[in-house]
Amino acid sequence: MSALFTTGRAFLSRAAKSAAFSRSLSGLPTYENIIVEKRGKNDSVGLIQLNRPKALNALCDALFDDVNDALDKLSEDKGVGCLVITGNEKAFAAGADIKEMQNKTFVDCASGNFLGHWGRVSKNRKPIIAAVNGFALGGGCELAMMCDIIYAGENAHFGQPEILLGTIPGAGGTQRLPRYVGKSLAMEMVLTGNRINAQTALSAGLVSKIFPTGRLVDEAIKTAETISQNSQLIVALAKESVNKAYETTLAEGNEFEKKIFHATFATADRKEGMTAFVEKRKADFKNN
Ligand SMILES: C=CC(=O)SCCNC(=O)CCNC(=O)[C@H](O)C(C)(C)COP(=O)(O)OP(=O)(O)OC[C@H]1O[C@@H](n2cnc3c(N)ncnc32)[C@H](O)[C@@H]1OP(=O)(O)O
Repeated sequence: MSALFTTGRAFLSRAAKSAAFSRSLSGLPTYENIIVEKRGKNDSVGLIQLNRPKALNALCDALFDDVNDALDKLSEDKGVGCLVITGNEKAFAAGADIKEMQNKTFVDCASGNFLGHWGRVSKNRKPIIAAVNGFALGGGCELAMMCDIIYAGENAHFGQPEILLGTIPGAGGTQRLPRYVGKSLAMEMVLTGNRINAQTALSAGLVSKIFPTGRLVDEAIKTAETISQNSQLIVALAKESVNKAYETTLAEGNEFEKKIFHATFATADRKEGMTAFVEKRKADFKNN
C-alpha cells in the first residue's frame, strides 16, 4: 500500500466520522457510494464525497443514482447555496465502471440510454465546484467538467483514456474538453489516452486554481461559502448566463445576458444589493 493511499484512507475515515455526526444534525440520508455533509458557515455548502475507494471511485450506476439523489436533496435545501463534489486523495474518479460495462451490448446502451442520467449534474441550478485530487479519468474527468468550477490538488491527473479500451468518451469528453483546453490538447488526450497533470490543466484552462492536496477540499468549501453568501436567485441567473456562452453565438449570448441583467431589476435582492452599497453596509439577501 503506498503512502499516498494510506493518506487517502485516513482522510476518508475522518470524513466518514464527521459525516456520521453531521448527518444526524442535518437529516441528510446516508448512501452506499457517497458521503454527503453540509459544511461552511450556517451549513450553506453541500459536500458530496464519492466513496468507493477500493475501485478508485469508479462511477458505477448505483453511485450516480446516489449523486443524483443527493443533488436533488441539496438543491431543494434553501439553506444550501453551493455544492462541492470531491473524491479522496488518490482518486476523484477513475471513470465509468469498466467491470460493470464490460459485457454491455449496443442494444443495452442504446435502449437503456447508458450514461444518460449523468447529465443531471450539469443541469443543476446551484453552482457546483469539483475538488479534484488524484485521478480524474474518463467519466471522472467528464464529471469534473460537468461542474461549474474545477479546483485541482497538486497531485491531480486528468485524462480521457477510453481509446485504450476501444471506445470513446460518452459523457462530454470530446465536447467539453476542446472548449476548455483547445482542440490540439483535447485531440491529443482523446487519441492517445495520455493524462495531463494539474499544472498543465491550469495553464490550458481546465482548472481555475491548484492547491496542496490536503488543503484542496477546505479551499473549495471556502469558495462555495463565499458564493452562498450572495443571492441564490441571482447566482443561478449568473450561472445560466455564463453557461449560455458555451451554447450559443456571441451576439445571441450578449442579448441573453442583457435580458437577464434587466430582469434582475425585478428582484428585491438587486434593490437590496445596491441600497446596501450606498448605505455602506453588508447586503442582506433574501433570495427573492
Ligand atoms: C465514460 C467512459 C469511461 O469512463 S471508461 C473508463 C476510463 N477510465 C480508465 O480507463 C481508467 C482505468 N483505471 C486505471 O487505468 C488504473 O486503475 C489507474 C491508472 C487509475 C490507477 O492504477 P493503480 O495501479 O494505482 O490502481 P489499480 O489499477 O490497481 O486500481 C485499483 C482498483 O480499482 C479498480 N478500478 C480502477 N479504475 C476502474 C474503473 N474505471 N472501473 C472499474 N474498476 C476500476 C481496479 O480494477 C482495481 O480493483 P481490483 O479489485 O484490484 O481489480
